[in-house]
Amino acid sequence: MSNILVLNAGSSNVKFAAFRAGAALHETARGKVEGTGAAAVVEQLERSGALRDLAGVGHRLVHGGPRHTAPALVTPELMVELEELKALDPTHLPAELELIEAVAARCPGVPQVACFDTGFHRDLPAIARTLPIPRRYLEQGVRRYGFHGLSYEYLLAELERIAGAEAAHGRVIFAHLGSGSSLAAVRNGTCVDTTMGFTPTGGLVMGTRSGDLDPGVLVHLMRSEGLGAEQIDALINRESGLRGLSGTSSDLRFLLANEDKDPRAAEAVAVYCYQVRKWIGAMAAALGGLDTLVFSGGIGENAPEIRARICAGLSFFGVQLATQANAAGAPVVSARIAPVVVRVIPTDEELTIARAAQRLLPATPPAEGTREWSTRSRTPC
Ligand SMILES: Nc1ncnc2c1ncn2[C@@H]1O[C@H](COP(=O)(O)OP(=O)(O)O)[C@@H](O)[C@H]1O
Ligand SMILES: CC(=O)OP(=O)(O)O
Ligand SMILES: [Mg+2]
Repeated sequence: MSNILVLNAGSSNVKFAAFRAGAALHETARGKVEGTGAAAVVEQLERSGALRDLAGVGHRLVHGGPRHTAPALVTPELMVELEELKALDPTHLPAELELIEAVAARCPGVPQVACFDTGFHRDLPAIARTLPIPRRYLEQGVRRYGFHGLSYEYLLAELERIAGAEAAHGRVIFAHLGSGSSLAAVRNGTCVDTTMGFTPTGGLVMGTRSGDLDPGVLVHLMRSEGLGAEQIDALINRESGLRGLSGTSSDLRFLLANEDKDPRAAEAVAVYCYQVRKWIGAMAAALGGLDTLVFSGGIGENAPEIRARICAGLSFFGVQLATQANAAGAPVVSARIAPVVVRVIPTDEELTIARAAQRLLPATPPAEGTREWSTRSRTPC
């Protein structure tokens, strides 16, 4: 019982990583399973040997609602609560919960740990957390939660390891730019504001998500086209963003390759860069200035052209890239003389989850009759 398996279920794929538990976690495997259901994913993991000798399984859960801010062992009670949150994030949570159930069915008695993307933002100040709607909704938990927290937790720890405690406790903006994109403004190691809101649909324009819209747009479409909740959900989560604007793809690499011949691709990329730049300005205002800007995620780590376009309009508050270092994807991509240090740090949500799972697992051996999820009798993994 020495392995920890981590499952990070996204909207169109499941990323997995396996670690040997011990004083230091040792990664033994990593990969991605594209667009299949939970049962098929577990089947594939079993064939690859990833379910052998498991001490536990850690999961990314995008939404923890108002109650779940720290990693927790999965219990039947927790599953009931999470089922109720499913509607808040139809692009992630249903697939994540199905995976927990599929693992429980295949590996009964193996403890599972839920790690919440919202946890990193638990101390958001009221002024950043509050949405200006009638108070009765705030009391029901309708507020800004913030997401990508497992990535931000890793990046903050990495920033401290690489650049020291002073940098990590300064005024930092983390830019997680991937299929889903968000920014987090962090000061003294605490998140003071973030772009995503009540759901991961909010904030920046993304691959298929709209990001913030004037809410009046939705009312207009409901009235003029008779759209219902499911259609609005599909519109803002799967048909908008880069995909909606370009009419071709949600994949930024594809759009960059086609922007010379396709004006709609060019416009989609331009809107993306403009919005990230604008939101960096907003996050810097929330921080009262800026010491460090960190790029991460598939786009932030791999697209120097996009980093350059985002930063091009930010020299007025001290952000200036070094052209060669940026093109090479160096760890520091800012000019030596620039007041703001700009870094590229590859993120690792899976390692954050494995660390949390390892912290919780030893205290809870998978004994008979405990209340860990699933007591169905099958061959233990
Ligand atoms: N070399 C690259 N140049 C530009 N964009 C890239 C590159 N590599 C990855 N991307 C973009 O990163 C995005 C996916 O980011 P990622 O963090 O892997 O997403 P996910 O949220 O699915 O984990 C896609 O838009 C993809 O086109
Ligand atoms: C929270 C979120 O948007 O996640 P992802 O970027 O993996 O879709
Ligand atoms: Mg992701």
